[in-house]
Amino acid sequence: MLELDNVTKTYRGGRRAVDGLTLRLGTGLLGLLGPNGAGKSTLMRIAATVTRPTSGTVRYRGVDAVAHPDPLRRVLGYLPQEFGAYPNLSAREFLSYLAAIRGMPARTARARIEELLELVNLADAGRRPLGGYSGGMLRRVGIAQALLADPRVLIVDEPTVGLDPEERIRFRSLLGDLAADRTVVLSTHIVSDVESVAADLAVVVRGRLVHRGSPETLRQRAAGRVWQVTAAPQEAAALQRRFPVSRVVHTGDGVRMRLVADGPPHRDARPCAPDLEDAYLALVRDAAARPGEGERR
Ligand SMILES: Nc1ncnc2c1ncn2[C@@H]1O[C@H](COP(=O)(O)OP(=O)(O)OP(=O)(O)O)[C@@H](O)[C@H]1O
Repeated sequence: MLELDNVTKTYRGGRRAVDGLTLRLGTGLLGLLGPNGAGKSTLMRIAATVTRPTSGTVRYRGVDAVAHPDPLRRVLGYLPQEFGAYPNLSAREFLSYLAAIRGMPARTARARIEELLELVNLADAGRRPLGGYSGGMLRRVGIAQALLADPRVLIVDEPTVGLDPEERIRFRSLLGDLAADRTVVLSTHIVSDVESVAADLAVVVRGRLVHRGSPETLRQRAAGRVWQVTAAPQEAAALQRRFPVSRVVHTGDGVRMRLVADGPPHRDARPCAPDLEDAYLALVRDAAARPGEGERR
């Protein structure tokens, strides 16, 4: 059990990236959603013990992970958002190097590295220097290094950036499998990254937790507020300025949109059942408009 309690992080210069946030993590996959700049990476770095909170506590199995990070670090796999690798090493060499630092016996490491390269689809490229890898390939090396020591707590920050659609699906299902018996946190600003795999979602806006619960409870928050409208281009542009819009399709009849509004936004508006994308958009807009809301939760 990893517990972040009332965590705040204020960077030098006064920027408060995380603001009194409490998050308790058990077995399973938590999807951490939030727009760019919401504070997800800062929160992930705090949970991964590479950034110290300005205030608040982080506990792993009851032990203060700020004062005593080692018990958490021993069981942690972390894929940071900016994952730099060593351009002259091959993927195999890089992973062997990390395994040696972790004190893994060479034979165990060799077997594990082959297994992981297979898993992330890099078995063939594993002898080439990382300097020649594409962004997506480097991301996959990052995923492999996070899984090296079979971590009990796995924290992955925007892991699908640079992956092609097939790799995304593959990676999501891998995380889903891993979460069966460990804690996995996946941070992203892309709803579809978490939609099919996370039964538990946390939404962060401006450093505050504005929702925690199942995708269903998030969807319910937008019930009665999602509308489909087909309008002429000029009218559509005006609607887009006034309301959060989750989809736009240009058709022969005009512009078909899904948008979020408290009442019918247009004479031809038809109510729709909210999907996760609509509900997330509505929540982010509401929370951004009412910056004090997170504090009252
Ligand atoms: N080292 C730092 N020094 C100063 N400000 C920082 C630092 N790191 C992040 N910030 C600021 O803190 C805020 C939250 O950033 P953070 O990277 O945690 O958000 P995020 O949700 O992960 O966004 P993104 O997905 O765009 O990285 C942003 O305004 C960012 O500019």
